[in-house]
Amino acid sequence: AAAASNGPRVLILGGGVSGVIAARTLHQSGIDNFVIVEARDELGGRMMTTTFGGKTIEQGANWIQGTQTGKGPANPIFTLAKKHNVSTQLNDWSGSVTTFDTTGAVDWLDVFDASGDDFDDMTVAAGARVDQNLVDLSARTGYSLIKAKPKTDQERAAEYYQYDWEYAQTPEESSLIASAWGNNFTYNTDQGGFSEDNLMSIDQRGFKALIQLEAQDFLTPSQIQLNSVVKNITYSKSGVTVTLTNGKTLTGDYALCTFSLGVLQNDDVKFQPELPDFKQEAIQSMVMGTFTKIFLKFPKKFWFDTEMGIFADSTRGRYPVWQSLDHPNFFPGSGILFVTVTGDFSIRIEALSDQKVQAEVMEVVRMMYPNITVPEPSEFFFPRWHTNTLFRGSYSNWPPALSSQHIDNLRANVGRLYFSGEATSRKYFGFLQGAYFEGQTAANNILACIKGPTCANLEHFTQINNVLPYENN
Ligand SMILES: Cc1cc2nc3c(=O)[nH]c(=O)nc-3n(C[C@H](O)[C@H](O)[C@H](O)COP(=O)(O)OP(=O)(O)OC[C@H]3O[C@@H](n4cnc5c(N)ncnc54)[C@H](O)[C@@H]3O)c2cc1C
Repeated sequence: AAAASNGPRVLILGGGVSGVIAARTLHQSGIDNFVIVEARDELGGRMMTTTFGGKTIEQGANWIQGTQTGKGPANPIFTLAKKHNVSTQLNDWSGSVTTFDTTGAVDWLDVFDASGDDFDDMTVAAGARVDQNLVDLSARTGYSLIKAKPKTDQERAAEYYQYDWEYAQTPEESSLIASAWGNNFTYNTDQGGFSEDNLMSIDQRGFKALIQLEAQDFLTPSQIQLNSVVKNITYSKSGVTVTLTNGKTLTGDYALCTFSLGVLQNDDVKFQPELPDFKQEAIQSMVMGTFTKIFLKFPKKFWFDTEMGIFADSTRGRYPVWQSLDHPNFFPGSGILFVTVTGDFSIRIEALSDQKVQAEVMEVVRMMYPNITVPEPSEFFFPRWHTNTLFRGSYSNWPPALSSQHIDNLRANVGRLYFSGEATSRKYFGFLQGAYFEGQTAANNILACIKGPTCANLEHFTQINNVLPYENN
């Protein structure tokens, strides 16, 4: 608390990865007069666990996506996981897969493998567009241009696995160029990516241990305010005042807002004055996707021995991606299986009762195993990210016809109020590493102002114009 009386005060709004790393960055530069304001009763944000079937399972982020290759760039989340001894296992998304359709287990791994090649070709084509400064297209158009045009249920399910299961939205809904960036900067070592590996956290302290333990290393109790929901943010060129739902106010010389894009989009927090047009356009241009893991616990395992299963239904995106936690590498003997849905299908099931969703899921399990008497699960759970007012979705995704200036505008400060989070990351939106790097960058921008002599505003574009007039004659 002694340090709290010295120097300018910074309010860090949100205690997820971005907020904690911003705080650490300030601390490392000798600025300790800050407070992290967090609605929930713990740090970690979308790194969130629950207890299910006797195990700690991950409701949100679960994988370190991209690690490190040799002495190349390291994913900072991988570095933190090693530092805090977070227990992880390699998860083989491409080589340990069992395929199903509505008649049961049917081998269509050839279709699956071809779809992986299509995805790679699509990202290469996207990269070529960047090099030539060509406009963005949808990822669907990108697929069609490389002649990947899924026609069968199996082809559609394979494409879903490659695409929607990562971006939480369809190729129609997504930017071709941004989805290639999202992939390459993380996985493709030729493009500065970390590695192709996906490590799944199986740590029983939760994946969140890596950020909570990191926070413990430098935060003092007076630097954290948990159970504090921000209702109002008043900002100007000289400072920021925040009002909580309990009526308390906090004042800072600077503030960093790390709330999810979904929270900003839904007016859950009021800004005074209203955010400028350029900012509102950027906020409403990016999209918040939803990624929903649905957990089932059975008395004992009756399913595939691979890590992953894919189910091809006539409806694209209907309970398609399955993962066995009752596997020697994860939680052997646990009887836990989970299935993931995304996008509109997630929004749809969030509006249904658990019972109804369980009945739909069990209908699919029984299609996958027509010759087995499958019992009802003894436990059933899924988180509702889209309706959760502290998140309003799982992570961001760029829609087609990406305007690069919108990313700058999403991140730009308004007066003394700064912004960061996974959604403001050009290279790593949607990923933990995006939240990390953006927290670091935002704190460095605030530090540049604090340390002066001049305080530059971040670049923003008042209007984003079309390259040519709409009518040319
Ligand atoms: C289901 C799911 C699966 C994912 N899988 C992966 C994965 O495997 N690998 C990966 O790299 N990434 C994954 N992600 C993405 C990753 O979790 C996020 O990119 C990252 O955690 C975002 O961190 P952040 O700090 O930007 O935001 P957040 O974690 O959302 O932090 C913002 C904080 O603000 C708080 N807050 C919101 N509103 C208010 C308010 N009004 N007042 C006070 N506090 C408020 C929230 O409680 C939250 O703690 C996944 C996300 C989800 C949801």
